[in-house]
Amino acid sequence: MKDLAMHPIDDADPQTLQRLFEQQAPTALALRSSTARERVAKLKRLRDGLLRRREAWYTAFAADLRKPPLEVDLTELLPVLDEARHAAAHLARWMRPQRVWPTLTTLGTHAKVLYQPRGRCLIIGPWNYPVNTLLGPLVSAIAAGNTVILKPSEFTPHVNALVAELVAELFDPAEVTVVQGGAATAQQLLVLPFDHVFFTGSPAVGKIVMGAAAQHLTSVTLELGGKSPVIVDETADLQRAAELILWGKFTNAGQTCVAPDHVFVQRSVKDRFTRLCQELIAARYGVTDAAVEASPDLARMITRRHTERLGALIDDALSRGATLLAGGRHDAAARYVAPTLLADVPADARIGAEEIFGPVLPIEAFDSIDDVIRRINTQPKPLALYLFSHHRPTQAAVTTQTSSGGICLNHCVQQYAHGGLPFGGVNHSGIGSAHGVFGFKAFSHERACLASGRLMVLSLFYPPYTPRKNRLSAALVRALRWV
Ligand SMILES: NC(=O)c1ccc[n+]([C@@H]2O[C@H](COP(=O)([O-])OP(=O)(O)OC[C@H]3O[C@@H](n4cnc5c(N)ncnc54)[C@H](O)[C@@H]3O)[C@@H](O)[C@H]2O)c1
Repeated sequence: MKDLAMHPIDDADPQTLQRLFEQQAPTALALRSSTARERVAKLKRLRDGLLRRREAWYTAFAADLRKPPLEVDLTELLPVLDEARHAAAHLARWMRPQRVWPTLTTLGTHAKVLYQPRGRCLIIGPWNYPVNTLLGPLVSAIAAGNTVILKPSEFTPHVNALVAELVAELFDPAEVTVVQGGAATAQQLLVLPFDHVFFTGSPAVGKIVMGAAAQHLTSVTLELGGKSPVIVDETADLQRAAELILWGKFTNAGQTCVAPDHVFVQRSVKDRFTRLCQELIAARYGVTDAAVEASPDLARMITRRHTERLGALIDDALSRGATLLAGGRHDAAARYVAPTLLADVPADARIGAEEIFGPVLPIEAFDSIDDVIRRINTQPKPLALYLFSHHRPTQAAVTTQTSSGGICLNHCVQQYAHGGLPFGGVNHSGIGSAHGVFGFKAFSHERACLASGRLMVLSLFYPPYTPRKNRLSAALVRALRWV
């Protein structure tokens, strides 16, 4: 395979982008009247195209992230296939106009909510799950009847080449097309008056995207990141907690938006929990440093620069007095960071302030759950919060007194996979939701449609405003106070 990483893709020129955008206008109009059957047929073609390339995905992911094939299946292909299956099964119902009952002041009218395509949409993706985060939203956009320009991250050239080939095979560019390039291309695209922008990436770039979209008052869905905390108390099943947390942390080498960022563990069980984590790393990846590095089951960091950033975070924490419980090795040239456990990380270490986004897990002991809740509430609202506890009052306190995009009780990361749940952040971790009907709605305009009925209550209040009409309106106001 040609080393695409050595041949970075040039940013697309503004005239080409403008042409692609304009080319999609007539299709966007035509798609307004597309049927559920037509959209489902497209989703099935997308599913088949994805599956036909199964081996090619493995090769491309090996080149970009050295990602194990099982992780490609589990975290890239399955989520998109499931999203497509779910949408295909429910689309006819989602598209149906929703009748709504009249309220007191609208008695006599007939009302419904229409789900109309937003129109021309832009989907910008990150590098960490380049199929899942691009084609997952594409499923929702197609289900809702839109045209789409997809802009993948510049850091996954091998996967992007396959995505572009797949899209070119299945769609006319006037309906769906892929534009490759980096930040400059994304910014050129954002100059165009899209009807909706769906962005997945960092909070810093999310702000740029939202600022650009504001110029056209374009609606946005922002799927961002953050430091998702984990709490483990002494009532938890520690073995299960350690198994799930480490799976969430080390899959894709920790480069996962909903990965557990750091752990608060109750002091009484801290030693047992850390011992279980150490044993699990040895059992899953190898006992010696060399065995772990040789493990085929650990993905690599995306670039040398990202590896250096993470290595610097580990070294900074250790130089300030953190304790190394496992791993710690990093090699920028090999884009390798060992699965690492840290304890006693001082408050001023940089790792406490940035989204870690790599296979490094700081573990901190706590004495009072109220303190942990207070700590979490001083930070920006995270994308996910994980609580391992069988103590009902603790579950209730953490659920009601904190905020995050999603929360898992005695589980980890799988909230992402549930098509019946909204997936998204809150404030700093994102705006809007993806997946299932929530993704369909993100790419739809909920249009209010009201029709008059035979009874016309409003006609009782036309001018001139006689004393009788004033009495009637006063009676209505009084009635609304009590109903
Ligand atoms: N919430 C989610 O579903 C989700 C999923 C995956 C990743 N993430 C988050 O994404 C981040 C990692 O991905 P990343 O490093 O690719 O994110 P990023 O924000 O750097 O890049 C995302 C996309 O934005 C483009 N971009 C970069 N700089 C830009 C700029 N100045 N102007 C316009 N566009 C620009 C990139 O080319 C890329 O396509 C993490 O914060 C992670 O938590 C979130």
